[in-house]
Amino acid sequence: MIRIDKVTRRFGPLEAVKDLSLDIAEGEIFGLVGPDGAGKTTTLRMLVGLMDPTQGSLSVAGLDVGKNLDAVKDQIGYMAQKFGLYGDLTVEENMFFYSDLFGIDHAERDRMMAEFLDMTRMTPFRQRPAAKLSGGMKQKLALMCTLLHRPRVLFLDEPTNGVDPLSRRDFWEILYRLASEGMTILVSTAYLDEAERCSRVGLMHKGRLIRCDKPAILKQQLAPQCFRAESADLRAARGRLQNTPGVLGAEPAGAALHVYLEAGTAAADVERAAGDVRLNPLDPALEDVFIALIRTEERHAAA
Ligand SMILES: Nc1ncnc2c1ncn2[C@@H]1O[C@H](COP(=O)(O)OP(=O)(O)OP(=O)(O)O)[C@@H](O)[C@H]1O
Repeated sequence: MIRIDKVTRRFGPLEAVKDLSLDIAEGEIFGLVGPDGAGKTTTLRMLVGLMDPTQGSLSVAGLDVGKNLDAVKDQIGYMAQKFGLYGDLTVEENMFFYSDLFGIDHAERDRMMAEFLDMTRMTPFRQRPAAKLSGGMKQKLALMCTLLHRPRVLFLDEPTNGVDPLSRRDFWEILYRLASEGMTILVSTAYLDEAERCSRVGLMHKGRLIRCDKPAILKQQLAPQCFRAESADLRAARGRLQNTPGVLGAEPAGAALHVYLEAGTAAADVERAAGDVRLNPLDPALEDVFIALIRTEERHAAA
């Protein structure tokens, strides 16, 4: 449903997206993650036709975005980071506005509005001005407006940024439901707990896709490099570990210290070199995986 073929996007000398290729199947929830400036928004903007690639091609629902933009627009919904809601209009007035924009007839509009308001549990708030909604409700309203023309493919740019954890969970329940009905969803997120919920995750760093797989596989691949440190003095051990060859990073994780080793580095060698520290194998979260992968990239770039 989504195909990105060797796409590069430059802004002057900056390569915001570098030689990116990606295929996403119908019904997938694909998560694009990466630090600020990694190129996620630029990728989404090219997919929805707001920006042309410098090189390469993109297609959505089998249609080339560069050649068939109008037809592509009929198939997609795009929820940008700053989606345009009208604060002084109520929930339903915002929905009226967007359905008029899409040219949806009123009977169909009313049917869909009832369905979406029910799905998002927003029916009690339909008369509330958008400006008076909580962050999570605003995002649900933006999603409903995006869904009004029944897109087959949904592009969401950090849709839950700044939203509280319960509302984020609520929002994701809606995404699951949409995907189970066959919608294809590409979502960028800074929250790695959300990335865990995706069918596949792509990690972007400085414009490049450095890994792309199912969360469980990424964790399995990186597990041999991830450890939890034990020491009489964790803080001092962290300082020593950071200067030990083969260590990519030693990062606090709550009260614990997580240590990431270069591929092929033996934990016993690091324990010996750092002194007064024991490295226990860690069942990594995606966050551990991504720290390890990004530190590896940074090492390669510095070398
Ligand atoms: N219109 C533009 N003109 C110049 N540089 C741009 C433009 N848009 C993006 N960039 C640059 O391209 C790089 C990638 O930006 P992009 O917004 O795609 O990253 P991102 O991963 O979405 O990060 P964020 O979460 O902060 O939006 C950044 O260095 C950014 O400054």
